[in-house]
Amino acid sequence: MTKPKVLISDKMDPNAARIFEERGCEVDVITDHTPEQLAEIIGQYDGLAIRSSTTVTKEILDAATNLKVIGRAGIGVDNVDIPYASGKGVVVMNTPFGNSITTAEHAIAMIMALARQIPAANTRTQAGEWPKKDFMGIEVTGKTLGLIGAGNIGSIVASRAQGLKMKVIAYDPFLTEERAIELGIEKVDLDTLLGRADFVSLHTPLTDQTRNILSRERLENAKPGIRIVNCARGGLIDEAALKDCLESGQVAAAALDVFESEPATDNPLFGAPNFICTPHLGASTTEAQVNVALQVAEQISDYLVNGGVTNALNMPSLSAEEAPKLKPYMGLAEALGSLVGQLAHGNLEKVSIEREGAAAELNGKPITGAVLAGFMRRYSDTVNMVNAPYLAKERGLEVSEVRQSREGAFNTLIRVTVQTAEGPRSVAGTLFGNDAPRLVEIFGIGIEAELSGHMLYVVNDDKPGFIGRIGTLLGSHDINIGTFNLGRREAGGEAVLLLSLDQKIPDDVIAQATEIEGVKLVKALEF
Ligand SMILES: NC(=O)C1=CN([C@@H]2O[C@H](COP(=O)(O)OP(=O)(O)OC[C@H]3O[C@@H](n4cnc5c(N)ncnc54)[C@H](O)[C@@H]3O)[C@@H](O)[C@H]2O)C=CC1
Ligand SMILES: O=C(O)C(=O)COP(=O)(O)O
Repeated sequence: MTKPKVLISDKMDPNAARIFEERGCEVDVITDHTPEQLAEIIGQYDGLAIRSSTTVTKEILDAATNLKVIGRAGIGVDNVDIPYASGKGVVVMNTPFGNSITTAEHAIAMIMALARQIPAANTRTQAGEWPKKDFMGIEVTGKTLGLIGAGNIGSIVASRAQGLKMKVIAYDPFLTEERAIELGIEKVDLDTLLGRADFVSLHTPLTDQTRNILSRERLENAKPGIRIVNCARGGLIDEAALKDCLESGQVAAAALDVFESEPATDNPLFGAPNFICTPHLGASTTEAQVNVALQVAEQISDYLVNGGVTNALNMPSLSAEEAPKLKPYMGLAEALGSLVGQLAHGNLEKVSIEREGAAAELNGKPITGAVLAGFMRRYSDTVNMVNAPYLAKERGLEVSEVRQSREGAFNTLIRVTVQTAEGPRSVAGTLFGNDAPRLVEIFGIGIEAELSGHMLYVVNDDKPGFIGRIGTLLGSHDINIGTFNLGRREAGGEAVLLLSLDQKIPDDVIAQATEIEGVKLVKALEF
């Protein structure tokens, strides 16, 4: 088997390359590239490991014809066009905890640097000025710290700030009262926060809702003399307004680690009074970089080698332990979804996925994803488990999941039902010997068949002589039959025939099969 190929396109701890190699991937490290150069080479890679310097745009994704996974060695993924990657079936992962302590510590360092004006004092002291009388700091003890965003990093900042005897308040619409109590912080709205805080520290992702959250109006109406720290993302603050507010003294001081445009080599804030900055160093400690490099390499190689999914932003998780157990189920689920998608006609608006017996105890999300991947193939042949739920949503397909712990005739079963104009239609399958997927029911008729390769589906009246006639027809066209599976509603009633063939059946042979007496439907299927 050829090894999956991974590109590390940003500077990363060497442990990442080592882990990729140990886990069976080929790896290239190319950190110095333009977007055009990246677009030129990305087509050869199955995986891409990035930090914040690589921007994964639509153009890059269009050129990434083999790409299956993007792993962000860090937290923020605003440099990846996730909706477009999802549409292309590319999993996007991050490492949500590896650098959070480090980044929180940077925010605390910024608070202290602002309180005591350390950078300016350092520069002038080393210039030989001894400017003791020019620097009068403030204590942080007893001051109020307002956190905008109290997730992983915000809550670590809260605990460190409490250690410094600061009072912590937070604005975070998703923070529950219980969690706020647990963190010992007061939950407030944004205007209250800006009216009460002595220091504000931002810890939200950059989204449409948070962009420009510290707008000109909010900065101008905040508590006079407020101090602002941003170790989250550029774009959260109106930089031009911050400059004006620093000049007027409305904002006493500001410390930014991140900028609207990076690398920030020429920013309007440079030189503003009481302004300090670092070049996006929030995550830059040895510890954090080892953490995120190891994690991202483990996650990407797990996905490429075993199908395990961890910390994906556009796909349900599937642990490396679960992946082998779920693998045959995913094969079964995808085949059932594909079967029902190929057979049911008309406008299908609802699909229901039932798991019975042992299947009911499994992680259902990947199974649903696999059913949808099979089913959505009726609309697009570039569909996979990542993009199927998005395509289904786009088409307004209603998806429901049902679990039935009790065993029926089979100790494990997946049933997929679609609502058609003629009523519900379902197919069901099980695993033989825990790993061999088998179809066991098709539209109410019991059958036993493997779903693979080229197949022919025939609905006919259960009459003697029919099987001979269809066999003769296929033989006369030199089409070899691999397996032959029969099922019927009752003796003499409606019967189904499912054949696996060694080659694709030509349309004219299908037309001739349709002419055979008693035949109601003939359809070629592909798995
Ligand atoms: N400077 C640096 O090097 C680093 C920067 N970061 C940035 O820090 C951000 C936060 O990281 P984590 O705390 O790990 O993320 P997180 O997801 O744990 O926390 C983010 C918090 O923001 C809150 N939030 C979302 N929308 C909001 C809104 N409209 N208003 C207020 N709060 C809102 C969420 O409810 C959540 O609690 C990342 O998204 C990343 O952009 C992360 C690591 C390093
Ligand atoms: O993890 C994050 O969100 C960061 O911003 C860290 O960025 P970096 O990996 O240092 O380019």
